Amino acid sequence: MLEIALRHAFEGFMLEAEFRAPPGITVLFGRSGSGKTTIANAVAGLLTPDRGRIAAGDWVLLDTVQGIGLPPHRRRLGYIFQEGRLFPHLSVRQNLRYGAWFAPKGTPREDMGRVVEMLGLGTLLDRRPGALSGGEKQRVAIGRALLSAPRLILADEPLASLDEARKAEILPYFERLRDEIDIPVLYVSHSASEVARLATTVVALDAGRVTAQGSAAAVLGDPEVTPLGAREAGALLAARVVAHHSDGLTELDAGGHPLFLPRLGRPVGALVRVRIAAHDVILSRVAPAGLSALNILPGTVHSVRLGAGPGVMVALDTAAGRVLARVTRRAATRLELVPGASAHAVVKSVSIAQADVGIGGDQPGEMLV
Ligand SMILES: Nc1ncnc2c1ncn2[C@@H]1O[C@H](COP(=O)(O)OP(=O)(O)OP(=O)(O)O)[C@@H](O)[C@H]1O
Repeated sequence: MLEIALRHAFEGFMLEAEFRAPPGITVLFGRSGSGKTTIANAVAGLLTPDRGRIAAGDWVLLDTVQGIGLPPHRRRLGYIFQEGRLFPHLSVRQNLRYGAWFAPKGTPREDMGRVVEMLGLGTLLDRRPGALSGGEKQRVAIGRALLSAPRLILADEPLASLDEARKAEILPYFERLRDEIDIPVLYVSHSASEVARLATTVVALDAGRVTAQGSAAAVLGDPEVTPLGAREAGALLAARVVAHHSDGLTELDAGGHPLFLPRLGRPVGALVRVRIAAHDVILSRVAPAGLSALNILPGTVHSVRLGAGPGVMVALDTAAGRVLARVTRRAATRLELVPGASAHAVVKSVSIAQADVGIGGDQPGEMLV
């Protein structure tokens, strides 16, 4: 478990953040200027904070009270940057070996063959970075980071420079990194889809402070925590693939309720996590009939959060998990949506983007703050 406590003042900005990163991918999630890069730089050793401690068990990278501050090259971090930063004059194989070269002698490290297989790099080994697509470069960057025998991987907006198609191509590799490799990953992002797909733990940041931390389902399902604003809010449901139907839809079981989505490339029985954007949810007090929308989840209103404008965020607890719905204040009043009221969430199948469906169940977990 990585434990981080930092305090640092820039002119006009104060970072005061404390959080824990358990195994898996911990996403630092917040809008531009919230302090994500400042934290990443402190972990990397590129910034010495006014006060702070960064440690994983007895391995201490920084402790300003004790006067400990390891230089960047001794921190045993694997980096994955936005632009890959591969060596252009080296082949993919040599770039990967370069990572291994930095691994301290005698430390257990990932096997090159396994990393090449996991990241699908077998056919690319003799190419130079100039002959790789953006997504392929990022796969090599992941491999190079893994092969340096890091104790922590730091991924700073690794998908930010890729278009949607390349992002879709690379996300499954980060899912494998999360599920198959036992190295914690600190991942900086301001993309709700990436958080929904990848995060084991979310640390939500706002103006230099941690506003929430906990499992992805717990943080994304909290109507009080909308790091990117209510427009981008969306809850995460855990579901299992039940069937692929001949009309192009995949049927999921979400807490005993069927959910229909455009066809998913996951086998029957697989656990998936599905992000339902709050603005794609309609609420009805009575069980709707005669609607074209296929997904209807009955539940109980947990809370209604008023926004500054005409919108309100309604949190509905269903058997499938917490669903957030963004509706107008007028609708909330007219429907008498108050805590405890029963309501049905209606979601169009086609509104659930493939990019918002990831592998791995994420049971509604606890908030740590
Ligand atoms: N070297 C510096 N000197 C002064 N102020 C700084 C410095 N670095 C960052 N800041 C300020 O600290 C705040 C947090 O910046 P930071 O880069 O950590 O945010 P971020 O969440 O990573 O944003 P983005 O998503 O845009 O990269 C900003 O207000 C920024 O202007």
